[in-house]
Amino acid sequence: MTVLISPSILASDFSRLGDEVKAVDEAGADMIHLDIMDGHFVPNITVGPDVVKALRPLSKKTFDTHLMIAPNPAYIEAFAEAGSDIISVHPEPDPHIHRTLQSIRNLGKRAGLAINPGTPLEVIEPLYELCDLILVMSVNPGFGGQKFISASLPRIEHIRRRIDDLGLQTILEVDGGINAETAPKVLAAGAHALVAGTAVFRSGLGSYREAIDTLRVSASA
Ligand SMILES: O=C(CO)[C@H](O)[C@H](O)COP(=O)(O)O
Ligand SMILES: [Fe+2]
Repeated sequence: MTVLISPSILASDFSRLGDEVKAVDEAGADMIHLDIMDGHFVPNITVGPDVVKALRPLSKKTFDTHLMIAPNPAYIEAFAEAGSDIISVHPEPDPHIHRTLQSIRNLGKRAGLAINPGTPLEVIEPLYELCDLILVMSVNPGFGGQKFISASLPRIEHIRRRIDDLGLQTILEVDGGINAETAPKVLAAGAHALVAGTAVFRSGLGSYREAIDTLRVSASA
């Protein structure tokens, strides 16, 4: 399976956000991961739909939008109109997650379900068929640069089994603490899309291309 790398702009230089998006696009990113935080569902605030809209003309890559907001439904249309391609939502703050996922598809976008490290996997059962992507958080959401939670690995394995048993083509993405050491583990567990903020934007390597290539190579090792 082809590995998809989705650099998270959370770790980029916000004073040069547009240039950072263009730079990772040109460096070979498959998607651009946009972390949207509201200071309510998570204890941090990032950007809203106007910023997504401003970035949209700068890259043709898939805009992989990760909403960490409550409530979800009020903002789905705004992010769809802003140019998001994938909109991932958390079930934890949303009593109508089934309807929210449907509404994302009804807007012509790909629907993602993001689950926290403490979210029971049973939550996904009635929702598999509605998901184009499942985003497994391998850190508690809110901040970049955190340590990968190893207990995520059996969770990824379980979700991979369910996706395959159901005969679905759902993208299985992992987010949080991904680097050259953890990437091969999550790939072995059955994920094939990797979000990486720190490991791309603050890798200490010579270029974003080198950072992305390093992840790609380590992931397929
Ligand atoms: O959703 C997120 C945090 O809530 C980010 O996508 C994630 O933390 C990526 O950052 P890093 O690769 O530095 O861990
Ligand atoms: Fe994220």
